[in-house]
Amino acid sequence: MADVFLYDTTLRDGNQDRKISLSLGDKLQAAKLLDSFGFDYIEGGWPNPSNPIDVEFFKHIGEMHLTHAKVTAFGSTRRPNILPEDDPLLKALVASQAPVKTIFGKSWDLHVTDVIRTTLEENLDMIESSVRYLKENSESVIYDAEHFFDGYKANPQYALDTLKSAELGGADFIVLCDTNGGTMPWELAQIIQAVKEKVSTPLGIHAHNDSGMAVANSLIAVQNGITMVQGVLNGYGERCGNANLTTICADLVLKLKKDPFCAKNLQDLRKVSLAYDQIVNIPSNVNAPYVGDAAFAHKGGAHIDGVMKVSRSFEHVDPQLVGNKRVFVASDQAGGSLVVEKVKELLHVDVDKKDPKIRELLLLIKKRENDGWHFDSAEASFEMLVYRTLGHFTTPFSLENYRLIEDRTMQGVSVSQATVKLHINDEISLQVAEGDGPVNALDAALRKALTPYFPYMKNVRLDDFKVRVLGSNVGSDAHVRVWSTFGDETDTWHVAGVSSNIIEASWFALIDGLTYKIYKEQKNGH
Ligand SMILES: CC(=O)SCCNC(=O)CCNC(=O)[C@H](O)C(C)(C)COP(=O)(O)OP(=O)(O)OC[C@H]1O[C@@H](n2cnc3c(N)ncnc32)[C@H](O)[C@@H]1OP(=O)(O)O
Ligand SMILES: CC(=O)C(=O)O
Repeated sequence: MADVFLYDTTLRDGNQDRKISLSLGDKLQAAKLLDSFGFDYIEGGWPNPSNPIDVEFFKHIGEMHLTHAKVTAFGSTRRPNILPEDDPLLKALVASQAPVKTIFGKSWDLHVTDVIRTTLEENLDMIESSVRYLKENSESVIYDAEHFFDGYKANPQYALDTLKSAELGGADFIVLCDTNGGTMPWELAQIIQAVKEKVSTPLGIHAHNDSGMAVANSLIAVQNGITMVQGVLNGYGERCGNANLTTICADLVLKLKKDPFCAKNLQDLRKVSLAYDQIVNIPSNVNAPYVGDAAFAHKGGAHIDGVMKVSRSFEHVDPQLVGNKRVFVASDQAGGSLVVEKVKELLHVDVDKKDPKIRELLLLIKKRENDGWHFDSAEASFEMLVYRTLGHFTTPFSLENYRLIEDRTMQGVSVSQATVKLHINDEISLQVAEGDGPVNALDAALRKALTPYFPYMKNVRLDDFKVRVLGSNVGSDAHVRVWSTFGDETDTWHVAGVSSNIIEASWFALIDGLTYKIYKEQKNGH
């Protein structure tokens, strides 16, 4: 039996993030993902006529046969001075037919008098009568005590009275919300203890991250006996975001030794996190705890050395537990250990860190990193450097020269023409090609020269090409880094080139991109 329930509000509170606007299709796809991971509750949205997507969501979600999660519909307590059954928003919640309803109500006297502008007594009745009405029309009701911690600090007795009203109405869970996200963990722990003396309904936590404490507050709440944690996948949400359920999930299992239902799927955590970013089309946070690309990426030479000797010397958990992997970053901060590791990985041979060839390779890597190559995102250029320096591969052609002509007609049409002269297999190949720009023309001439000798070259695509100015000198004499992605029928690879001459930087990248294909084919015996 699970000892803590994870309540996911990615589709409701997460959708209040300014970067996100979920379509119906996005919501349904995400609901499937959240269910497959094993979250206990999925808050689908606030179904009411102003939110047609959410109304539609609840019409469709029943047909999706979720395997574990209970779907909840979100709303607020009734408006002042009407009966719950006459409140259009509560009626819309019932019409959603979601098995669980979650409503928020006011805990902070300031909000009662100045925001919803009613009396303190009427607010207590709004809470109790709304919970009771929904309870009569649902499997269970969760009461979110909005601004509970701020309310408690302002008027503890009244804040507690609001919780008692929810309890009287029959709430199955009372969730204490740090809506403004400003509560510190030590305050939160004290307030929870005070609540537990007065309320016997199971408690939950809903924390926002405005002071960077959302995950810490959620965990402290669990340590203080709370059994439901609300949060959002990858921490999306309004302002600074909601408590990051991805991080919380791993922390609960690996640090607090809790056993939520999804614990058995922890090794899918990274996959789920990336899949949701894919749905919302937002680049994943590389530094995200546990799941980010950099979460187990070691860059400092001394760190790499340590991890290679004893992994836990610089890793707080085994990356595989959350579906992530260890990465050694090739950089100017690397030491001999990294080179040894990379060479072993690439060539499957044992090498000695003190071998002069390895030292030479390390110096070259450091020089290029200092020049701005950034091999961590140009793995094929890194590999080419290793193969060439250690004599494992010799580029089967060499450049005699290249020449570029830029031609712009009176009609405003511009054409670039490239001439490339290569030595290949003791022969000379001189080729001319035109292109939309100088790089396109160079690429075409190079392929024209290489294809008769390496016919598979015609299957190589240039998928992406980016130029970035390096350092603080952004004038026309600045150093630039060209980064490109190449691909063929089976693989994709990334290369870089750096120079103060944009054409030369592009040339380096083109050469690495095409030569990598030759290396790949030779390795496969072609
Ligand atoms: C802490 C949270 O994240 S709560 C969730 C916030 N999310 C959203 O607001 C997104 C969905 N919201 C909506 O679709 C709309 O705001 C609606 C349909 C709910 C309401 O729309 P409108 O009727 O046009 O009101 P509007 O949004 O301008 O103002 C909110 C109203 O809700 C009232 N209200 C706010 N909280 C509560 C509450 N707990 N109980 C009862 N009424 C409340 C306010 O007093 C205000 O009423 P008023 O119009 O009489 O002044
Ligand atoms: C309920 C909710 O989303 C909040 O109080 O932040």
